[in-house]
Amino acid sequence: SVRPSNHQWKLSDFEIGTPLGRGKFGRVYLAREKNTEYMVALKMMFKSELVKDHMEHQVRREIEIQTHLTHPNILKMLTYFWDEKKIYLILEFAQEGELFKVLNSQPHKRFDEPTAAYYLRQVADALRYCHSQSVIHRDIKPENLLLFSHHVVKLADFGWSVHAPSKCRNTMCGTIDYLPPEMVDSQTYNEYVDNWCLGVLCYEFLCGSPPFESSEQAETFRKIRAVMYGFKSYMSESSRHLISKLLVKVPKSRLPLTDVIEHLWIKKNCEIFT
Ligand SMILES: O=C(O)Cn1ncc2ncnc(NCCc3cnc(NC(=O)Nc4cccc(Cl)c4)s3)c21
Repeated sequence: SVRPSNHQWKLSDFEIGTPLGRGKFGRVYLAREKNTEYMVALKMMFKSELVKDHMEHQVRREIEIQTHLTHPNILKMLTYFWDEKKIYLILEFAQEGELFKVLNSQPHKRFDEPTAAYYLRQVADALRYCHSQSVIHRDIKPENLLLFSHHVVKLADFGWSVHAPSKCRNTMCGTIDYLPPEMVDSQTYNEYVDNWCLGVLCYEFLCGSPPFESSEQAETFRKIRAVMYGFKSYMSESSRHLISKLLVKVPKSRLPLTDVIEHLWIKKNCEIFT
């Protein structure tokens, strides 16, 4: 039986299943909607924790952004609701889980060039759509990419996304490896931060670790500011070219997303998937 579209969703509409993952602010469970038996991912977060870290406005913005984005490579937020203690996000369920785990389970913790290119093209397409809606994701990294069957990748967790342009307000939690120079120096930035992150992501897909990774945080920031990194011997010429056009200090000089998707390395490596 189909529910009316104005149905007020509540937790009892779902059967909660196995835990899928745990983040800083809450846990994610597999869940099944009772009427349709549709499988979803249910993320629950304690309001008290969000308020304590002043994140409630971010969740509100994420919900506003995510419920208005529709793209085959963006994880759909199906609905959301809350009760006295918690906020619940009902998300599309990614049956192959976090790309981060798949990357780390590879033999040398890295993808071959065709796989890396196929994933990167999908992320670039999702970002191109976000930017067309004036949304900057700001937190592109393997942990925020979810895998579906047939190597379909979707961008998730818009908890850090903002409407462009924006002032760097929040201290970033999690990895600093993906921060672009303009955010390291906490200047204003625009959607080109995502182009930089795409370069870092491409490097990590191909090498198994990000380009500026260092044991000390200060050293990582120094390398990012200086755009100081090296290529591994096994990286193809065309992959080095693409990365070198994204890891550029001047934001507006970074390769536009349309040119990423048309780049020789992407074209050459994706034709086996099309
Ligand atoms: O990835 C996993 O751990 C496990 N996993 N496995 C399969 C699977 N299928 C779907 N979703 C999963 N995980 C949830 C991904 C998210 C999407 N959107 C989010 N938004 C968010 O967390 N917002 C948010 C939270 C706290 C504060 C603030 Cl400011 C914002 S999390 C899945």
